This record gives sequence, C-alpha cells and structure tokens, in this order.
Amino acid sequence: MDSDSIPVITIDGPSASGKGTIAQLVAKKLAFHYLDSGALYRLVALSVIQSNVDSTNESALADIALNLNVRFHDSSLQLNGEDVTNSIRTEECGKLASIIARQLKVRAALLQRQRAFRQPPGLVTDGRDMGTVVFPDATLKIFLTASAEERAQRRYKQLIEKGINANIQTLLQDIYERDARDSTRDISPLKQGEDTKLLDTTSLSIEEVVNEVLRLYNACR
Ligand SMILES: Nc1ncnc2c1ncn2[C@@H]1O[C@H](COP(=O)(O)OP(=O)(O)O)[C@@H](O)[C@H]1O
Ligand SMILES: Nc1ccn([C@H]2C[C@H](O)[C@@H](COP(=O)(O)OP(=O)(O)O)O2)c(=O)n1
Repeated sequence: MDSDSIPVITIDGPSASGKGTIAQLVAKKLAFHYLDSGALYRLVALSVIQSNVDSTNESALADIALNLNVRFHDSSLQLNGEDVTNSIRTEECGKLASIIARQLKVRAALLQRQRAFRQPPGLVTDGRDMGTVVFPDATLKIFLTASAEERAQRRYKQLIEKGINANIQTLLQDIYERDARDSTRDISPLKQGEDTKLLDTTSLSIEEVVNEVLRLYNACR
C-alpha cells in the first residue's frame, strides 16, 4: 500500500477543544495509528526548559527537534528514556511550545517525523496544521472547536485530575493568548481549511463528537 493511499483523519483546532481525546478514541474505534503532533512541539519545549537553550536560537531548536529521542507507548511518552507524560502537559510547556512553533526551521525539522506516522491501516492525528500542511490529502479533515470558556473549564478539570496545579482565570487568559499566537503566526497558522468540516463541541459530549467524526469518515470513504 503506497503512503498516499493510506487513509488519514486530521483533527485541528485550538487548545483544549478536545482534539487529542477525540482523535485517540476515533483511532481506537478504527484500529488506526494515532499521532499527537502537539506532543512533539511540547517535547522540544521541554528540552529547552531542561537544557536552558536559548528559545530564540532557531538552529539549535531545529537540531533538538530533528534528534528528539522520543518513544510513544500507548498514552505514555518517554524523552531520552525518561517518562515525561505529565511534564509536557503543563501550561508552561504548552505556552513555550506555541512560541517555538512559530519558527520555520523547527516546523521543517518535525515534518518528516510526523509524516512517518502514516502507516497501514490508517492514521488519526491532531494538531494545528495537520490538514492544511502535514497531510493536505487527508481523507477527512476536521476543525474541532468550543467556546474559550468551555475549553478553559475542560483544561482546568483535566490538569487537576493529573495533579497539576491550575487556576481557571489564568487558564482562560492562557487560552486566549495561545489561540491568538497560533492563529496569527505567518507559518502554518491554525485555520479552518476550505475542505475541512467544522465541529463546535461546546455543547456536545465526547461520545457525540466521536460518533459524528466516525459518521463523517464513513460518509467520505
Ligand atoms: N466534548 C467534550 N465535552 C467535555 N469534555 C471534553 C470534550 N472533549 C474533550 N473533553 C475533555 O477536555 C479535556 C481537554 O481535551 P484534550 O483532548 O486534551 O484537548 P486538546 O487536545 O484539544 O488540547 C480533556 O480532559 C477531555 O477529556
Ligand atoms: N501541529 C501542531 C501542533 C502543536 N503546535 C503548537 C501550537 C500549540 O499551542 C502547541 C501545543 O500544542 P498541543 O496540541 O499540545 O496543545 P493543546 O493540547 O491543544 O493545548 O504546539 C503547532 O504549532 N502545530
């Protein structure tokens, strides 16, 4: 099966819209592979935090991105053999990832690694530019969103459940800032492509969203 014929579902959208949750559940239902592209940017950010490399040194960050020693195993993540599953989920890491993600060399260094996840029988992947840049020929492209207030509530609940300290007002401000940074950058901005289905999940349950994505996928195969 050549790579172009391997089905891909892309789920792009702003922070805490539910992309990762929905993508993982859809991948499980279809027995497809799953790629959390945001985790790659977060791993670069974590490497910067841990090594205090200058986050404006684009070439140094591109080297880090190119040589990430990462292992994805179900829902856990190892960087250089160390479990960083929760360490990358802090808002500090998410914010730095968003700042670093504006750099062309970092994005270029992660592109082939992301595309290598396209393996039989198929791939479900979430991020900001999966349908617009990484997999432009994806079988189904979804833009998943929700109100900023709902997304702040979801992220707050999620972080507290992970034992990570959080403040709802700070989270809401972080979400507004991250939304603006990710959608106004020059390179690979977060946007709904013309061939992309909009799914506003503000008032939908996880199950309703998963069922809608599966319905859309079955309708376009
Ligand atoms: N439709 C939904 N309704 C309520 N909670 C949701 C919904 N979708 C996702 N969540 C929850 O919101 C939180 C953030 O979801 P996540 O998948 O991490 O978002 P993203 O990957 O877009 O940042 C998770 O705790 C998840 O369980
Ligand atoms: N495909 C992607 C994925 C993430 N990024 C950047 C921009 C995002 O704010 C950060 C973190 O992404 P991530 O999806 O982990 O963030 P959320 O879980 O949506 O809060 O990385 C990107 O530029 N392109």
